[in-house]
Amino acid sequence: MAAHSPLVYKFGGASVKDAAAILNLKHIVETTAAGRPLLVVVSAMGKTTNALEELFDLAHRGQPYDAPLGALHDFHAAAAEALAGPGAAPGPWQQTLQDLREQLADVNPDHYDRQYDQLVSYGELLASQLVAQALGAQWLDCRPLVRTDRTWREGRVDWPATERLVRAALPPLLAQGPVVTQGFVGGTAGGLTTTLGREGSDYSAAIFAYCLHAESVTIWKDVAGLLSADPKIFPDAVRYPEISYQETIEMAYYGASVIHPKTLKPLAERGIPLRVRSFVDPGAPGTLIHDCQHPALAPAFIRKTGQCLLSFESKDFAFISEENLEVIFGALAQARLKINLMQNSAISFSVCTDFSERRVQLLLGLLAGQFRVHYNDDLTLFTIKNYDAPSVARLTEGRELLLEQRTRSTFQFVCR
Ligand SMILES: Nc1ncnc2c1ncn2[C@@H]1O[C@H](COP(=O)(O)OP(=O)(O)O)[C@@H](O)[C@H]1O
Ligand SMILES: N[C@@H](CC(=O)OP(=O)(O)O)C(=O)O
Repeated sequence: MAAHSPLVYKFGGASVKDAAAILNLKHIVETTAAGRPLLVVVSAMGKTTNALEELFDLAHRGQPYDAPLGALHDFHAAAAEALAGPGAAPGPWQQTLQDLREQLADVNPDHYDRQYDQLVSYGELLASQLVAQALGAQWLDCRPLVRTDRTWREGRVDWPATERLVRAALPPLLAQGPVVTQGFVGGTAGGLTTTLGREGSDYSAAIFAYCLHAESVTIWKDVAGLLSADPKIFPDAVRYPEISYQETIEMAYYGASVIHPKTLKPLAERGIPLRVRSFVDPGAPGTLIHDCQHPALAPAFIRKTGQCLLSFESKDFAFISEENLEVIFGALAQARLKINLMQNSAISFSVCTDFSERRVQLLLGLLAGQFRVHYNDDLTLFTIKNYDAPSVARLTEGRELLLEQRTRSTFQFVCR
């Protein structure tokens, strides 16, 4: 690895949730990356993306939104004032908020997803401006660099274009000092903003790291590292000191929300290590994710809520055939419903997906002519990786299992 390969640090919503958190970020940068070329990728402050989703939804429905917009302004103003002191010169975030105000006023009833991206991306713009100012670092608008197609709300990255653009723009800036940019956000060739999917800032960090051949990526979290489960649900979760890309990809895919599932592939492709470290205890070792062999890990528990179990039966009681499956998969793709688990019997096919009322209704419309479709929502999908008898007993006890599946290493079930 070349001595001048940059480090990429990603700070999520919790690590930039207010002025004190941003000062803690500054301390981490100054004590752990001094003198190193450093790209800082930040998410929106705290729950700002949720607030922007609600704001956009109100504007799209033609409802008043002055109060939540005022709250968003006051929240960022309070952080800016605490960082810069009262009476400080206006920061660039104020113009950004004015731009948001104008764009909200222009929202029209068409093209929900496209307009969503133009508006909901403001959280990262605002946060990155405050963080750049606090660090005295360069601010970079990532939208002209992270090139995606026009798949709104889940932009697909154009890797060759992004690599070319990032490699042309970033190294001269990094040579001058730290650079702060946005996670979660990209842009089309035509200059429109896209987003990469909720919680997609980890993925942004990986995109930049891939393009820059970074030395490593560190994602700073409110937990000690990658644990065997979400400690908020399983307080006895243990930290994995070291884990392979493959194990981590599977955990993220099954729903371990600590890492966005798309993050690992670009890093694994270029052999770039990913560290998960605690912004509460920056000196602690955290977790190192890289290309390694390790002994069997403690069973990992993963819970994915908001699930929907759909079952399809052909109306003429015909067996579920390849032709039927082709139609069902085509409709699922068209409705943009992702399959988390699937199973078939002779005349019925079941899939577990993330629930979205709008998408499920679209699916029903597409398939109602050919299939009898039933669904249950408000379900939970549990996965145990590296399961054993005690871990299965612990999780299944007292639960009504609607669907269950196991491979040699993974046990999954859907329940109410
Ligand atoms: N296996 C796991 N290991 C560690 N944390 C986990 C795991 N699964 C879920 N989490 C949750 O992920 C949270 C951190 O991720 P997230 O909230 O997305 O961070 P941020 O938005 O600040 O980047 C933790 O607070 C924890 O509750
Ligand atoms: N702010 C975006 C993107 C993101 O990744 O956030 P976080 O790093 O806080 O999960 C979201 O909430 O979806």
